Amino acid sequence: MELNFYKYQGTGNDFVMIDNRDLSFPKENTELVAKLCDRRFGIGADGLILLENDETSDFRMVYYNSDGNTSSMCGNGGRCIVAFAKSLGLIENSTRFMATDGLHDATIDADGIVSLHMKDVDHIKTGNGYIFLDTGSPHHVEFVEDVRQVNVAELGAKIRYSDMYGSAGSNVNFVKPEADGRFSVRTYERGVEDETLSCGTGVTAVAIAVHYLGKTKSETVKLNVEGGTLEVSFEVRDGKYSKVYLIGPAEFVFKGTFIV
Ligand SMILES: N[C@@H](CCC[C@H](N)C(=O)O)C(=O)O
Repeated sequence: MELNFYKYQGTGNDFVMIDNRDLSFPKENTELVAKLCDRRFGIGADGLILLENDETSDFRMVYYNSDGNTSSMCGNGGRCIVAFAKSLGLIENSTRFMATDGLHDATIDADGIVSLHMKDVDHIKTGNGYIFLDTGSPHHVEFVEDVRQVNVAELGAKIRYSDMYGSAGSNVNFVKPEADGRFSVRTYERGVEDETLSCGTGVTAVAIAVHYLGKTKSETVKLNVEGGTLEVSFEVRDGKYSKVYLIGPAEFVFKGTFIV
């Protein structure tokens, strides 16, 4: 079987994108998804995303982590599928699509910057030296002296697999406030089981967390990630975060055919 694919990346978080409107992709084949994401035996990516028809919106997004399993919402992948849908001629510069956590509105500008509406957040848990919230995916956030000094793969895995988060686990974000008002973030991603160059739901969680903890009064937060810069904006009313937007680039890298 020949499988046509498109490779996209959003601040270094990269994805195999497949137009599955004909539903020909073997969606239950976990081994195939993991192989396609394998950086030596396959195409290589942090995740795989299917674009499918949806009865109530422009399209449906189905997300798999690189371990081959479907997972929760992917913010960077959500931005990339908007660029992908535009390249297919499905949409022009705005869209509403369905994802695992519900409907998302998004726009894409002339420079390819995608602004993605994320879910509201009204439940934030603070613990001893960390904060936990779900922005479409679960995120543990903790502050460090220097993100460069953190062994993200080792410490991230330790927290992700700890009793704190049970069998479901969590993504893990390490944050340092910068002098210019930005925040530097490194993320260990569940289902990739390693550090990724950025995580969209992760920086969204960090932006809300730093506001919730009073480390910024701004409702727009810029974040430095390993793969570039992302911006998160929101409104806060009575402790509820709404009108949450994840803003940043989403770029086509290459396309190809994979022989299954
Ligand atoms: N990279 C994604 C997050 C994808 C899901 C996450 N790995 C999980 O399983 O929770 C993003 O950009 O949000």
